[in-house]
Amino acid sequence: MTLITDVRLRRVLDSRGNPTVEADVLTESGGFGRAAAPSGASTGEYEAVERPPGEAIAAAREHAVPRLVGEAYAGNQREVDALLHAADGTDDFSKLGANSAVAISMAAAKAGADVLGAPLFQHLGGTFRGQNFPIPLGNVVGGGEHAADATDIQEFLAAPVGAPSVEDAVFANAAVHAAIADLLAERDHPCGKGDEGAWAPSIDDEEAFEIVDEAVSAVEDEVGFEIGFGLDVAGAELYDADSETYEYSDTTRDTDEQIAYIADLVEEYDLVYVEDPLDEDDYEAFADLTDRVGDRTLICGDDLFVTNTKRLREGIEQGAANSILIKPNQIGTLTDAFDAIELATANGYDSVVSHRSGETEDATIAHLAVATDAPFIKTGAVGGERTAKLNELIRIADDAT
Ligand SMILES: O=C(O)[C@@H](CO)OP(=O)(O)O
Ligand SMILES: [Mg+2]
Repeated sequence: MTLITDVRLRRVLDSRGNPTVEADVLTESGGFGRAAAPSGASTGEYEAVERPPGEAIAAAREHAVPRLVGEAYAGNQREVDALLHAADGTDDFSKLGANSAVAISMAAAKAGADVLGAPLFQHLGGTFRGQNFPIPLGNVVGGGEHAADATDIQEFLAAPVGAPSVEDAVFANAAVHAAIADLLAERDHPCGKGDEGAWAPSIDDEEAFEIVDEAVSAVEDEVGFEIGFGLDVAGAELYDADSETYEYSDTTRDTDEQIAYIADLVEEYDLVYVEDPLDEDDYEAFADLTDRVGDRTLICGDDLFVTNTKRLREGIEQGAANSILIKPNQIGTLTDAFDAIELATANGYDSVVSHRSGETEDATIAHLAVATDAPFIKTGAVGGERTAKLNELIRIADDAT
């Protein structure tokens, strides 16, 4: 029933206005799945390779589509993804492009679910999934690679850890985003938004901490449940390998100072989450920081692990971080993303399923998070390509997908 009869690929727009790859997978019994690849700006050095969409589409048409059509079953995700790897033949998808691979992988999963008549999360995770929902981490203020002339720290993330439901959590993050607009206006910092919809004021990190802290407390009082906040430092973007220092607009920190700075921030603001506080090559510094504050907060590896089980294994051995960011396009297939989550869970690492700064309306990651019982999802707070995932979570909770 799920035998793949056609794979169609095209260029569509992403949220930055850049082209990206969209795939349709059709099956023998009329099953249909469509998915599109997201795209990063602060990409990790060890990510699978994204090729220019036109080239990635041509490569996939030549090498992958013939292996799938009439040969593979959309309902068998491991088989589809193994064929994508075989068609590529490299260890980083540099021949097909991870953008073509991930679009086909996710579209096949949707086609498989369509034939079964099951919601995607259930096809991927089984019938016992759909009871637990991830806590959404919502980007409310940011800069780094996502906005010019804004904060050094890439993302300040609202984290409604005490929300009674995913719907309450999603609305709480939007309320924090709105409260921050008011505080910025009061302080005379009118500003636009960065790539992920977060406010991108021209202020220093210290002032951003004050504002986010105030907004989170105000909304917490309003809604009556606990809201914390966290960061994506995107440390690799601040790190200068020649001088071995972290370069901020107003100061420079060596690795020990960076560790101490982050540990102080965790203490001062009771941060519930800190992603990529250090450079992507520095497992040792990650282990040191995790040792200091890992009992109180999540230290998450994004550029450090790039959703790659080999790099995660190294981190587990060294005690580097205690959670992993999961981005299917960093590794190229849903199977690889699943394997990373399973390895993380088996070793007590929390998974945070994540969007990219360049996104589409595709909501696969909402289903992936529910299917794997991931405790967190990071997918923005506002903006159509972000709310596509947040609203899908609300629909899943309402049994309406
Ligand atoms: O660093 C990150 O975590 C992501 C998403 O927020 O950004 P990008 O997609 O630009 O890598
Ligand atoms: Mg990151």
